[in-house]
Parts: sequence; structure tokens; C-alpha cells
Amino acid sequence: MKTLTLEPIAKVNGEVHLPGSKSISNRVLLLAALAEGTTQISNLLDSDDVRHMLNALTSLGVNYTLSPCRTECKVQGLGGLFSHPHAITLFLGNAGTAMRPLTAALAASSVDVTLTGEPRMYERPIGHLVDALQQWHAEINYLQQDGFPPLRIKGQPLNGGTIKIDGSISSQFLTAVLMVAPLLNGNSEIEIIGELVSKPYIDITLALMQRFGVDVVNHGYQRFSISGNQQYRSPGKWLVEGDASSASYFLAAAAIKGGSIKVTGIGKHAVQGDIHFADALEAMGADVEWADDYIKVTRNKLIGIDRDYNAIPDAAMTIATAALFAEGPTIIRNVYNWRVKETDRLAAMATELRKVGAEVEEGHDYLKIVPPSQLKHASIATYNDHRMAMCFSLVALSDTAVTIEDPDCTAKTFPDYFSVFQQLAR
Ligand SMILES: O=C(O)C1=C[C@@H](OP(=O)(O)O)[C@@H](O)[C@H](O)C1
Ligand SMILES: C=C(OP(=O)(O)O)C(=O)O
Repeated sequence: MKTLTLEPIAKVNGEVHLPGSKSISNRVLLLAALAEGTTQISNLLDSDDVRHMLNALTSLGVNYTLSPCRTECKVQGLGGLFSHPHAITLFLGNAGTAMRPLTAALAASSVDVTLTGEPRMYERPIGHLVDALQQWHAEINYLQQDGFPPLRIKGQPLNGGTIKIDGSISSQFLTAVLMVAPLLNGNSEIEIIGELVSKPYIDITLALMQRFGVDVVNHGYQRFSISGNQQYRSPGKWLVEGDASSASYFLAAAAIKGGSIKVTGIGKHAVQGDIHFADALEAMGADVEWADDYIKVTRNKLIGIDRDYNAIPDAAMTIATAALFAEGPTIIRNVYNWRVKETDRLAAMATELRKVGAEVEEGHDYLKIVPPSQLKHASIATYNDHRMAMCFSLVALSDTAVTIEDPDCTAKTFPDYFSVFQQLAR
């Protein structure tokens, strides 16, 4: 297996222009495909998750052109849902932002589609979404285990109506039904069962739908009202914000080590909830500067904090490795759904943090991390989880090297992460 050893880094400094947001890239591609008109997208993320969405759109007959660097994309909208004359299979890797929204859009389209993915995708639940779509009389069958992909979808035009959806495992299920609801016949009400997780991702969904001409009434994240028989309308041009989750590694590096790091492509008005990772860093003692078009962090002494990270589950992983450099314990609370992401992230994080010397308590939905007085060199298993690989790069900001196993797994969202990270060492 390929490994990458990062030697101790004495200082970090510089500026990173962030690759486009994964969450926005895949939403905009789907909305642009369904919309009336042409959408010219800039700063599209070029990574595995986005390729899976693009390949699916190709198979579904959507016309688009990509620039050679794959970050500019012109999508010719269909002006409505998909239709395809033959049964097709779409491979969606391990991209939640492709699998979940496409399941809903295809259930209401005139298609016969099988959705497949990587082995881990078959362990990531989708039952709450399928249950919700079945209340609109969608025809979806599980091909292996009930509640999990792969799925066979016999799509057909659907009537809206009132449905209930469990929001306690993933917000992506709600995002999926919200995005298709305006294209159904008749109005819909979507009621949330349980406590909705990852709420800021719903804000991204609603903001993007609005830019494509559709308003949703959000009744306190408990119920959503959407008029049916609508059409998305292309806003023409779209600049994808930088990826706020990807920003977290660089901002943490500055807070840990020294110098200052500025990330551009996002700023204080960004639509992604993960920009609030910087608030957590600030609470740990970092100095953060918020501008319209950048966020900058400079060194300070970090102290461990006890906080609820349900709103920013992806960036919260970066807090777990920043905790190695803080004074006192860090507690990361309310992240049960880490267990159903690229790997069981609570278990994986606990195991790998212990390897570098931390004392870790792994709860059902939390981690308590007590940093060691001296970090140990370790070979970090990454579990085919891009964020495990990226967070553990921060260990090299100590006087100890770190070995990252399978570093190429960052291809899911950030293929050249390690070269960008190493360029900041100066
Ligand atoms: O909607 C999105 O773009 C995402 C929502 C979050 O998932 P959950 O809602 O499952 O927590 C996040 O972890 C994922 O990386 C992207
Ligand atoms: C959970 C993640 O991905 P997905 O969009 O596949 O859910 C992630 O990127 O951390």
C-alpha cells in the first residue's frame, strides 16, 4: 500500500485558494441539469464525488461542456426531470451528495435506473429517504440489504403531498426531497421526525434552490412547504464558493503552528455552515480575521474546549487532530452520524489518535481527547476516508513525523491536498 511520510514542519505561512465546495458543486450540477436555460459554472470542484455526479448526468443524457481543467462547466438544462428510454446503471462511488439527491430526482423521472456504488456506500443508510419517497408512491427497491444501496428505481411522474421524513441520521435525505418537491404535481409539506442533524446543509440547499427560482417555506426546520408544478430557472452564471470543510485543515495549521494562513474563495458571508469551524478555533484561542473574500488565522495558544459539533460534522474532524496541540481536554459532542459516513469516524478517530499517544474516550456520540505531552510517530490508517488522511497531516506540525496510509484517498474531495499542504511549510 502507498504511504506518505510527512516530516516535522517547523512553520506554516501563506495563502490557499480553495477548490470549489463539494456540497455546492453537486447541488448546482443537479439543479442546472433540471433547470430551464444554460448555466455557466466556475470554480467547480474537480474530485471523485463530482465526477460521479457528472458521469451520472452524462448517462442521463444531459449535455454539458467541461474546460480542460474541469473547473468550468456549461450545463444545458433539461427544463424538467430526466427521461431515458432504456434501463441504465449509474455508479456513484461513495458520494452521498450524488446518491441521495439523485435517488429522489430519479424516482420522479421517467427512467428505469439502478444506483450502485463502492462497498462502503452499501453500508451507508438510505432507508429514511426511501421511506419518505414511498409516501409519494415512488417505486424503489433494495437490491441487497433493506435500507441500503444498491437501489433499483422505476421512476415515474409523482404527485406531491404531505410526507414525513426522519432527519436524525443525515440531512442529505431532506435535501433530496426538497430539491425534487417543486417538480412534482401538486404542493408538498415535508414534516421532520426526530431532531434534524447537520442543519446548515439545509440552508445551502434552500439558498441554491432560491437562486434557481424556487422558494421553500421553512417552519423552524420542523416542516417545509413547497409549491408543486414549478420549474427551476437557470441563474445564468454560477461561481462555486471555496470548500469550507477543506479550509479547516489550513486554518487549523495556522492556529497550531505559527505564521498566518489566509484561505480565499470563501468569506464571512459564505453559505456553507463549515465556515463556523473558525468560530470553534477562535474559542480554542486562535486569532481569526473575517473578510468578505477570505478568512485568515494567525497563531495563538490553543486550549481544549467542550462543544456540540452537530452543525459542522465534517470540519469537526479537524478539531479532533487540532486537539492534540491544545492545552487540556477537548470534547467533540453530538456527532453520532460520524458512524455512518466514509467509515465509522468515531471509532477510526479514536483508534488513530491513540496511536500518536492521545488518551481518548469514545462515547456513543462523542469523543474526549486528552493530548499527550509528546506525540509519537505512527502509521495512520485512513479507512478510505479522505478526511482521516487530511486531518492527520496536522500531526506533522509537531516535532514528530507522521505516516499517512493510502494518501490518495483524498481524491474524494481534494485530490492534490498533500501538495497544497506541504507548500505552506515555510
Ligand atoms: O448535504 C451535504 O452536502 C452534506 C451533508 C453532510 O452530511 P449529513 O447530513 O449526512 O451529516 C456532510 O457530512 C456531507 O459531507 C455533505
Ligand atoms: C460525509 C462526507 O461525504 P458524503 O457527501 O459522501 O456524505 C464527507 O465529505 O465528509
